[in-house]
Amino acid sequence: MSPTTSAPSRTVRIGSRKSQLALVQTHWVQEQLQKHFPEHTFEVHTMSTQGDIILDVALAKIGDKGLFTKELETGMINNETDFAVHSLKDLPTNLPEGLILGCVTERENPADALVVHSKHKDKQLDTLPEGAVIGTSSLRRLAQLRHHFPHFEFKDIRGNLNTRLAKLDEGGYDAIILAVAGLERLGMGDRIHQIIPADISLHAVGQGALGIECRAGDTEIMALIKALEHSETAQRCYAERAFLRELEGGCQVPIGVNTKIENGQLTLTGMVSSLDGKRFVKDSVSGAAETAEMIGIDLAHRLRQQGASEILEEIFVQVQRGS
Ligand SMILES: NCc1[nH]cc(CCC(=O)O)c1CC(=O)O
Repeated sequence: MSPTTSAPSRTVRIGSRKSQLALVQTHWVQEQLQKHFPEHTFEVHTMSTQGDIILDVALAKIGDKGLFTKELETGMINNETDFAVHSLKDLPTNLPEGLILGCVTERENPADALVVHSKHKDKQLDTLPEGAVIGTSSLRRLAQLRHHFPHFEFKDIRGNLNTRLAKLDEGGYDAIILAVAGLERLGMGDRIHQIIPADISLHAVGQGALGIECRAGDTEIMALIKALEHSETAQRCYAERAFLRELEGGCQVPIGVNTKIENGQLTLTGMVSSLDGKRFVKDSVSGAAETAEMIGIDLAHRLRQQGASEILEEIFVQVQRGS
């Protein structure tokens, strides 16, 4: 084999969480980069994050400022690893000094999925019985489903995908809500019973895409990871992340989005909801895809004018109280 570039070969260290989903995602990145740059060696270094360790507390109460990312970031800052692979939706919109989002990969279906207990195989969201127990740990999913289906009961569920599916199968829930992308990546797409349409539930910011984070000054690493960037996904996710950042929705709040790009025009739809799903603001903004971040900021301002600030303020107080 002849080298494809004159760059000296090096060992590139990739930081990853240890969960099955994280490893599938990281190994995909490793494999793609190894193909693009056969002269280098890409190795995976796994770490546990706070989010992997604290499993008995509702996510909304811990707050999610870097819950699944902080230890990986420390690894890069201490030069123990060169970049980290995240589910983009777990990556806070404000990164620690010295680190940047260097690459956004092509997105899978960003929607949420309904996964039902086997006794409800013939049911859909709108035919599940009154009082059906729906498992989710996401305030976004909770608020939007409550808004449309106030007759369900909602119960927190934590743990990795396998743990959550086991809790469902054991009968603790009638149905649970999970990301389509996670199930597909783990080869469990057959558990998807219904893809929840955007008019019922908007997805999380960055859902379905991977974000690769690296040191801001490391131009060599930045050049490598850019090979995996998918520009359309990146523009959509930059709009979504700017929207979330502008709303200061960094801690877990019911904020959902949807994006599309058609003929170079990016349309961002976003919503902010109260926890009970009763107060709800939703709007859309379109513009040139190159102005993705401005579109996100513009939509955040519009929703604030429509009452989002009061809703977010109220949730902040409720979550602190633990209600
Ligand atoms: N913190 C949970 C998490 N982070 C990323 C995914 C799914 C994959 C993705 O959205 O990229 C999930 C599981 C879920 O929401 O069901």
